[in-house]
Amino acid sequence: MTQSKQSLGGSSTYAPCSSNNYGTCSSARATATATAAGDLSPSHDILLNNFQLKKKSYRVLLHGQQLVWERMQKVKQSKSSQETKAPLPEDPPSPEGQRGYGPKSHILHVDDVISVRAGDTKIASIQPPNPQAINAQGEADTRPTSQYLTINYALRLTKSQTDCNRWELRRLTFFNADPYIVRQWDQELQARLHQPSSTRLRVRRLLVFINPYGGRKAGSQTYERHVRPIFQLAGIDATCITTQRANQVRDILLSHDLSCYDAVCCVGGDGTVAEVINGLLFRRMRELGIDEQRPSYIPRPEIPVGVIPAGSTDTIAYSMHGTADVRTAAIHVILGQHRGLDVCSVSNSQSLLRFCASVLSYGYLGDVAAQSENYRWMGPKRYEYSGVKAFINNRGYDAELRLLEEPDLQPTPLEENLPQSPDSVCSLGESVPSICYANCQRCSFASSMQEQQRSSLFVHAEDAEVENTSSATLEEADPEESHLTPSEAALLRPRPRPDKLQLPVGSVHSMKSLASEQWKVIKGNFFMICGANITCACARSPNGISRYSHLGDGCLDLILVKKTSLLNNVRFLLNTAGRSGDIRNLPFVDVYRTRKFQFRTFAAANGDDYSIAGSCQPIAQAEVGSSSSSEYSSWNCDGEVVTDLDITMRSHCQLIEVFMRGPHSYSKPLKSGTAPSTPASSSDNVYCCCKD
Ligand SMILES: Nc1ncnc2c1ncn2[C@@H]1O[C@H](COP(=O)(O)OP(=O)(O)OP(=O)(O)O)[C@@H](O)[C@H]1O
Repeated sequence: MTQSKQSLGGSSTYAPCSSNNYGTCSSARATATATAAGDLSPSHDILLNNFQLKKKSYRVLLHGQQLVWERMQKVKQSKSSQETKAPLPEDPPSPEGQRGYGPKSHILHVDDVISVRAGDTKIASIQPPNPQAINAQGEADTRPTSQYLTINYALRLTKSQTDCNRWELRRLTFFNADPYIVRQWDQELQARLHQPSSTRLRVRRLLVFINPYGGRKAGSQTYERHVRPIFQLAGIDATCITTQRANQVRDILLSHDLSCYDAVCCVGGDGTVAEVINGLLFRRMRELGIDEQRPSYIPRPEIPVGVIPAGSTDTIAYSMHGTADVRTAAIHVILGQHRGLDVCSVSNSQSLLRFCASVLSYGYLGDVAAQSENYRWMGPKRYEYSGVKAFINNRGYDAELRLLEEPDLQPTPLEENLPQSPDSVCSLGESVPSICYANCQRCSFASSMQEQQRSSLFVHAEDAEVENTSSATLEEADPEESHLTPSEAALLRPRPRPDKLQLPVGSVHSMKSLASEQWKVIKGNFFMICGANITCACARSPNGISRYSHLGDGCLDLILVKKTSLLNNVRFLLNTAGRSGDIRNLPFVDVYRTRKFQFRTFAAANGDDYSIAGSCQPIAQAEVGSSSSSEYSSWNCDGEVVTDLDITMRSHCQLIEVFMRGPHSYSKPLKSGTAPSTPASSSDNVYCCCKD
């Protein structure tokens, strides 16, 4: 492939370059000669051209997954006194190991690009692409007459300390007089945009469920106003279903053909997300012929899920994105980066009841869920009203809990010395528990452990041992491998013992005392018992009830709040509400990290043959108002009421793929004039202020 075009008084170069250093590429551009591209893959090619952006000349570089543009300076030539344009001076030396760009360079990672479109006019290039016009490779038909190239991208707003997780849309429109160059750039960008990746899926066909009933009953308006335009911008072909009743999402997912969709998305609160997750998981079990009542294992659905908040609390969306901002959630769906989210199974002694994505609570929050449905007409305020009522009436609930405490994962000394970015502060096994952020080490480690298990399926098949947890409701059993994919079959395997564990290549982690697993039995009188799968953060409780829960480490945090005094209950609630509080510091709160716990009332634990007709039902059908003053509470499972009293909750590591990057921690933006280094990942800050 050879390209040599003159444009805008500058030169055009299409150069293959294996170097990671921008300086090397600068010398390539200085020669300004056309270079024949060999058989290198597109990701190793470099495109370098001059473009106009807002009538100013820019030198624009496409290198790997990065788009860099820098303003051309006017240089006066002393002899002829003629003005010519030249690129900015050479880059300042960058710290060792980091790729540096010029101080005035703007960098955009292709992961953050939403769409690219060429057009004969600026307006034409700005118009959203028609999904039908996009061919199988996702490339829009580019006529060689187009001189404008518009790049729509997303930018995380990093300036605010309290809100550094919001993303916004931005647009760049480049102009070049030569349509062949524009077409070349369009094709290259499209190719990189749609390059297959194991952690990113650019969705084309999406099934969207809208709950018009949750929160302020504004799900449909939220979608039309904020979400649809963003999906259109990305050229997504969205099929929308507005729900007519509770549990409809689940029923549709169980019965309909989903093969024509790349992903499922829901616009609603936690209850709607839970319906989607339950629908997909039960659907997968049916597909594989697994007994839904007593499944031998829980298979992974193949389709990823997008979560757009339009409920009352939206703790799942908030915990995933660090914000309940609707546009941010929609942007995460179209950018397509996904991570595995833990899901917990909730079962009684007879069968699996349902799956829980956020929190399973008994006591105070169980009472709130049971009572609040009576006051749905109040909107989100119903939680405040029932919260006060349940708080005053809470006399404590007797219970016995059994759990397997999860040992910490310890970093080796080598690992401890590694420099860490602000977003990877969650290291493994620290004395202060880690917080789950984007690029979380603990979740990546759990993911690599799973990969390890999958590969060990074939290497050490004969070593498989059945985990002997005698009282577990869901026992892991040998897979019926005949009808399973290798990855599904691998999930059936028990966790390898430490002496057999081969850590993934490149991993320096080690594990501590996995062998010393012992059941811990705790009896007491509790104000509240919570099994938290995620932090359960929301706008009112930005740290969440379980600040240190991770999105995908395969563990849940069991929070036991003992019944003491009313004042202590107030302290607990205040602690969960603020940004600085930490419930672990409260003497009447115990937090255990575990993969599974069992709950029984005292009566059941003492072997009395009582039975309370347990059921799992939506709030609307629950018997409300009776539990707060009784001996027993009910369970609040993702906002739904579960009335069973013999409960086992078990975490399943990264069972569902969800479009998210994880929340970010606030890091100060670089001072102006400081050269930005190449973002390590696209979710790092991108210092760009060019808004077309
Ligand atoms: N059209 C409908 N009519 C009545 N109920 C519905 C309808 N569509 C969905 N539902 C049910 O509404 C319940 C509440 O929805 P959702 O959880 O999304 O909102 P929310 O309770 O206000 O938010 P959050 O759970 O975040 O506090 C869900 O259990 C869902 O099954």
